[in-house]
Amino acid sequence: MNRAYTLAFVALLALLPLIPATPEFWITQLNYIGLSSLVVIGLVVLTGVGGLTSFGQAAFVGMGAYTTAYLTTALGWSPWLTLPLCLTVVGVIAYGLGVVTLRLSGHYLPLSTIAWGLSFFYLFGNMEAFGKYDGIAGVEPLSLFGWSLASGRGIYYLIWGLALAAVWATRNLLDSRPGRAIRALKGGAGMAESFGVDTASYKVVIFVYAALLAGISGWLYAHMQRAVSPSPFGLNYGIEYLFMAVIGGAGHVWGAILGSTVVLVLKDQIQNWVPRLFDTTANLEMIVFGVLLVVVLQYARDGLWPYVQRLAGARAGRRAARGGEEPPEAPPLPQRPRPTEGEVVLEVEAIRKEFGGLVAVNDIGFRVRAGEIVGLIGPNGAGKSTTFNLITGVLPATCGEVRFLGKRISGLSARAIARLGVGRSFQHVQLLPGMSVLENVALGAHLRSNVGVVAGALHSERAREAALLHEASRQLQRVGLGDYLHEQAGNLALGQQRILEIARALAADPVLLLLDEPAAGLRYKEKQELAAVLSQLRAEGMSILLVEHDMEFVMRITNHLVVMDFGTKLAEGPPVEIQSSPVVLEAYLGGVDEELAHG
Ligand SMILES: Nc1ncnc2c1ncn2[C@@H]1O[C@H](COP(=O)(O)OP(=O)(O)OP(=O)(O)O)[C@@H](O)[C@H]1O
Repeated sequence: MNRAYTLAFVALLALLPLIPATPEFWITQLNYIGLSSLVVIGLVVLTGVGGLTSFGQAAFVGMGAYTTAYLTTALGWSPWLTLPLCLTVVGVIAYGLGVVTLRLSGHYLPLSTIAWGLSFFYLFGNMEAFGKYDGIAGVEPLSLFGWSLASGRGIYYLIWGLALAAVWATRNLLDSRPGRAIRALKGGAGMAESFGVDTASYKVVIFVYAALLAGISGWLYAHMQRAVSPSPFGLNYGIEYLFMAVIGGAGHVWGAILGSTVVLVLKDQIQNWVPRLFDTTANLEMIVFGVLLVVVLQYARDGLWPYVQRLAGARAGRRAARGGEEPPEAPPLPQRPRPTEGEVVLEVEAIRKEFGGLVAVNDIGFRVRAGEIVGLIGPNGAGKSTTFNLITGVLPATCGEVRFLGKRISGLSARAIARLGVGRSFQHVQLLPGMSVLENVALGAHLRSNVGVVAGALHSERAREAALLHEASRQLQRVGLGDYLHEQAGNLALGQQRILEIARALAADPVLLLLDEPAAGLRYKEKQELAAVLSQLRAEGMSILLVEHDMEFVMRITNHLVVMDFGTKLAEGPPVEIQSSPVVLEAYLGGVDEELAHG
């Protein structure tokens, strides 16, 4: 939503309760929408952005509500004192649940959220201290500086102040260093790990973040309702929150408010109209929501928010607007020390990988020195990509050793190897297509900054964020993509996407660059430009190991070649020698290879 619309929306929200003609019912309804929005904003981050489906958010609302209800009624605590305690209780429980359940993949994770969602519902209903199924009544209303928030109009500003603060913080978070990592969780986790992103921790972080927002909603709910009972924290409410997220647009923060509004208004209208039309008081809203969900998933997978954006002519949301400016000048990021020219950077020694009975890499060994481009070539299925994956820690080696700058790296995780200064590109381009070119490259520099979730959410990381974006922009200029900083990465041609991957790897400030088929899909001119970029990097002292099928390209730019076939090393040496090696010509394609011989 652009700035003018945001201001108009906030002004409308602020004015509504001040207008005496505004019906009390509207205020009550808006209060419920605000409370739901808080929960759904968390779900947008968790499910829409992070790809982790939870049916159990209502349980966290319940934890917040019961904690404050119990402490204020049984122990006489001030409601304001209970807020940090509510957040602690919810945060600790969410952390515990997250650490255990987020390891589950596929449908096991949503199933587990249903399981613990139900468990908490029954726990609330069976605890003596919580009044069993009757719940806790007589919860004290909130008051602020002597001003009572007992009425709907009184607590309205607090609810919406917190809901809008959550929108602001969440949008900040998603636009920051940790936010880029979070946006990589769905569909780019393996790639992100190769740039040092601890995806397992970020999953727990967004799980706790979503739970805390639900906990705040529960705290507010208890003091608004002045009573709590288990029913609003059951599984059906967990499902309803998910409805709201999907209908509003699970990937859009403002979609949380839209989804909550649509679902709650619709629910109310259905409850009004069904008895009049059908002479029944049955809860038909779930059926209507089910149908609505099917229609939305069929015709508007991204929910209703993108339609609202289009209607408002505000297609370019804030993220794009923010990216629309040139990244400001910023001091350069620190660089790691470089090895001296000729120093051995990578040593691969008798490395082996077996997939069951198949020996994909058979005791391969070679070296890469600083300021050298080494090509790993061989026919399809020779084991080149597997060798890459062994070096970068994506696959564990069956045996053998890889050393980087003299340090053994075999056995380390992809993340740990990236941290040491190994950057890579992928055989099949792995970008985040919905993110800008600049943001994709900034993800490559993840390890060069230490901005955390709190700084990201509060947007107190401006200087550090500027330095990251400036570095990303510098790397994009370096590889010739300076005109595309703000383009969506998915809109680039395949060749440009490959170059973007190189810029992203460079943003990590690597000592060794591993490029998997960088010239695949590039046009002749683009290949020439790529060769110029790689030669320039070599001149700057970078070590490069590349897998490539384009022999002309390989022969032109490499210093040294390693030829593989059926997992074994067939030959190695300077390109001219390899080009005329009868054993290579014979084995490479089962005879004289024109391309190799004349490349
Ligand atoms: N995860 C895996 N499980 C089982 N076999 C695998 C796996 N990954 C690769 N292989 C097999 O290992 C062999 C080497 O594959 P690899 O992808 O490393 O070859 P490549 O030289 O990179 O081929 P290309 O040039 O076609 O990419 C192939 O026979 C392949 O089928």
